[in-house]
Amino acid sequence: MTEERIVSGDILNDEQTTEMSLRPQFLSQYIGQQKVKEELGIYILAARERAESLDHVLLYGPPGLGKTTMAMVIANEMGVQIRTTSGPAIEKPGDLVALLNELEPGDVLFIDEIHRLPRVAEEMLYSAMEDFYVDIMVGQGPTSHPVHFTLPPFTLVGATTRAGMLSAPLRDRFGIISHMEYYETQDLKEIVLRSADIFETEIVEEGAYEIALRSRGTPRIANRLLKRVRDFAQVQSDGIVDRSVADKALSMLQVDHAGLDYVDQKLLRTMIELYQGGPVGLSTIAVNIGEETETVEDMYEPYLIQKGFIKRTSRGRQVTPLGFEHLGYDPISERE
Ligand SMILES: Nc1ncnc2c1ncn2[C@@H]1O[C@H](COP(=O)(O)OP(=O)(O)OP(=O)(O)O)[C@@H](O)[C@H]1O
Ligand SMILES: [Mg+2]
Repeated sequence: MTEERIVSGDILNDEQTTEMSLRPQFLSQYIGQQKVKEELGIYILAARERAESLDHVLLYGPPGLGKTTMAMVIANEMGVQIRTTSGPAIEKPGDLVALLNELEPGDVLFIDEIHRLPRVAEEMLYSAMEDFYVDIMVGQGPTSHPVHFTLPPFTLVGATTRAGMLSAPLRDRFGIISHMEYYETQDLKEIVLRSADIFETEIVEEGAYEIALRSRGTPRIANRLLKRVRDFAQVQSDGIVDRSVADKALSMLQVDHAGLDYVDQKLLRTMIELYQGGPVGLSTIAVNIGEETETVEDMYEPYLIQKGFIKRTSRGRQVTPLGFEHLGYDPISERE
């Protein structure tokens, strides 16, 4: 990818600090994800009543939907400490042992991008998760021997954008598997209102709704757009975020009413103008818009499919009538 996309679900360079200040601390403040919240709420309550550690939790879903936030909420609700690391940060088994060694009974160990954990570390987790011990080989050659470490009961919270990339033995050791969904517009609106409150930005409901509509179901994007709109409101208007200011600012940023940016639009337009809407192969699309095939598959296509603008067929990707309409073309009746 050549430049940062404002509609990317991934965290951008300067967003770390803002995100911290915007994170809800408890389940009651966590907006949306009703199903995940209800389930976790019950398990947390049950574990607390039994004074036990919570079962291991796997959170999976696209970037920016609140997995890290949820891991912190779980620790807060359980009244325990959280230790945070990520798959790529653990290079050797010793790194993992060091973390496990610091855990107090009941603590949460949060491993982000858990699908990127090195094999040896992953295998060490099996016994740690199941029976709260690890065996470590100490010394080298003929004198090497295993040393048995007992661990306190703890809760592993793993986050991944791709549950399919997790090995079966690891996945099976999670008692609770929660799938995070894209957010409803109403929920995103609430998130925008809450964030505006934290930023001490004046906003009206319609303004928040307009931002929500264009945020691709993703709180991280909603918060990012809010920040840009806020700046626009301050400089170009009276500082109040209303529908018209939001619309002007987002149009200037080339984020359209459905949350598509210029790359998404270019992709659709290419399919329509060069291939009559398809079916056309993914790699052909990629070449035409100057992106890697994987980038198109991981970053552009999912949202376009979710919006119903394109669909997968056995012969490639095809623009739907809705997709034609969205860009102002006459919808061609669908050919199978
Ligand atoms: N339910 C929510 N209510 C309010 N704000 C939320 C909610 N979910 C996420 N956010 C906000 O969205 C931002 C991104 O959330 P978070 O970092 O938890 O996402 P993530 O799923 O861990 O992303 P990644 O896959 O990049 O790790 C944070 O600033 C957080 O405050
Ligand atoms: Mg995260």
